[in-house]
Amino acid sequence: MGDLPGIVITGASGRMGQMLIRTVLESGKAKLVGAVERAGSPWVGRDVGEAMGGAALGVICTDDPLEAFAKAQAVIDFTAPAATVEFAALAAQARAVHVIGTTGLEAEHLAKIAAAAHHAVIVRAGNMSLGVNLLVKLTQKVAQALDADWDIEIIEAHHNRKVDAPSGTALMLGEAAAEGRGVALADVRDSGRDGITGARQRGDIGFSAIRGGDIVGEHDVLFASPGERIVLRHVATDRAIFARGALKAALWGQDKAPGAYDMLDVLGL
Ligand SMILES: NC(=O)c1ccc[n+]([C@@H]2O[C@H](COP(=O)([O-])OP(=O)(O)OC[C@H]3O[C@@H](n4cnc5c(N)ncnc54)[C@H](O)[C@@H]3O)[C@@H](O)[C@H]2O)c1
Ligand SMILES: O=C(O)C1=N[C@H](C(=O)O)CCC1
Repeated sequence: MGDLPGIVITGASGRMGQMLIRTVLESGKAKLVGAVERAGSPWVGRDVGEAMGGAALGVICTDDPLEAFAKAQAVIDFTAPAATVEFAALAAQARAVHVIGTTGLEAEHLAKIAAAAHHAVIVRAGNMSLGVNLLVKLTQKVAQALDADWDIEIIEAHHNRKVDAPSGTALMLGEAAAEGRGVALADVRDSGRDGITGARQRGDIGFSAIRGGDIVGEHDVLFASPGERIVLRHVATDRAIFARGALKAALWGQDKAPGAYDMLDVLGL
């Protein structure tokens, strides 16, 4: 147990935080050495095992990330953009691998994360599951094979607590489709249609977001042309798929040189 990489989970009380704690504990491949929550969270100062309704684990949740990261070989972070930027700098300072699952990151956040990746390993993906990362490759290939007579639309559905749209996964799929077409997504992205929008522009990549109930995450990539349609689909029914991918990334990163990586690197896709 002593030789296993030590992992800190940030956003420990969140939907993904709790799933990640369980995944690390059950893995036999890593040990939980810390848990971080925002200042003011009722979890701060509590044993995380007890906070999750079970036996004590001897890991006390803290709101001091630097103190927690100093003990870690990896930080797994599914929180919020401002927190993730702060954690990227602190994890780099501690030379810990930083696995980022947080979505909704804007250009200003991404620039700061890229700066931190000069000093430490950062693995970031809007979706850490094997299935979605395969779908990314398939989307790129199909888009490459078809011309702009085929309209590309990405339709995603998530639970009613999700705060960002389009989802990180939808943006990964959009990037893959744009890459397949040989265009920049920023030049062809069409999100949030409402009102008299005018007809669809040839070559655009459209995004639609559904929010409801407890949907874990569903993504369709639709290729529509006169007379036929292709739909590539991924359906997540259990958040464990994201947590397993994140732990795999944390372990994979242990012997890598500082830099920015994604799940395609981790999975060798
Ligand atoms: N990449 C993936 O595979 C994947 C999968 C699922 C969710 N996500 C993303 O992960 C993020 C979290 O999702 P969730 O459903 O767990 O949300 P959540 O709201 O349940 O959990 C987020 C947690 O982060 C904590 N947090 C916020 N700011 C913090 C700070 N400064 N310090 C410490 N903790 C802080 C919150 O208190 C909360 O407990 C979202 O961006 C979501 O889109 C990514
Ligand atoms: O529940 C979420 O939030 C999810 N976020 C990721 C995204 O934005 O794509 C992955 C799926 C679940």
